[in-house]
Amino acid sequence: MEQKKPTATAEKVIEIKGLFKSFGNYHVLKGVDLDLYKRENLVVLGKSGTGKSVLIKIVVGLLTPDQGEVKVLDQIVDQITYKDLLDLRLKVGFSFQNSALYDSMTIRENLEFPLVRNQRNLTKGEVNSAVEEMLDAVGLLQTINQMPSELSGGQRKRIGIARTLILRPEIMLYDEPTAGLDPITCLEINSLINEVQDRFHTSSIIITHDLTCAKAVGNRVAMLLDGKFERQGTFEEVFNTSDKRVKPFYDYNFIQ
Ligand SMILES: Nc1ncnc2c1ncn2[C@@H]1O[C@H](COP(=O)(O)OP(=O)(O)OP(=O)(O)O)[C@@H](O)[C@H]1O
Repeated sequence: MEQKKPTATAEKVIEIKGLFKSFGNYHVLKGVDLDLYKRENLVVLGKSGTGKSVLIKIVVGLLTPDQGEVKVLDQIVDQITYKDLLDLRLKVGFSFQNSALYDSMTIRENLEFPLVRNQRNLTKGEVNSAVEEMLDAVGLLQTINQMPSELSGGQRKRIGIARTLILRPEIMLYDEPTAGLDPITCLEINSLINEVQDRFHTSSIIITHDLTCAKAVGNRVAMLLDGKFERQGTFEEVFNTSDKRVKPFYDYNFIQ
């Protein structure tokens, strides 16, 4: 598979410097430095429990750092007012691992929900066209009147992404987008992540354990090892190593 070419600009949309976070005596993040550039897809890898979710929660202000600075779209996350934090979160779309669709709502209602809640001045016609445009973008317009339970796991994942995108976030955070999907559906989700980048000009962090996904979507890869991003670069640069903490990731995905 071809490795992705860089698309990023020099502008940083997320800047993380010297970030530390512990829970009691358990030191999870121990000096994290990481930047996300505008229009790039950055893949974050790391063993279970290394702190990837903690990092994302700090980025969206759900957890506060013990030390260090996290700047998102030029705002220092733990120094802004709660109102500014809520506004900032609208610009950062978070696609959850389990899609978190509302089971009792149709697909149309699922997509309408964030729009109506956050942009109360839209007319019914504007809401309808936004929903239809976004469903079309993820290739699932035909499911508009169906219930989530009638869709496959891959389709639900797409709807989850559409529902996040409908607020037109500048930054997308994907949490294990291909987890639990068959290989063909994984490839479809990888393509969708790339289409989203091209069509909506988003900058994204993709957390994954799936190296096929990492290679297909990542302009850059960062690997969390012992509380720091010790390896960052292209896919090849990160994995061209005999580091015993890194090699098993590659071997498990590609040699097994
Ligand atoms: N609110 C919390 N209170 C106490 N410990 C926490 C809290 N949140 C996370 N942790 C701990 O921090 C560590 C890192 O958790 P995190 O969920 O970020 O891992 P992860 O890298 O996302 O793992 P996975 O790949 O399995 O999702 C874990 O040991 C977890 O138990």
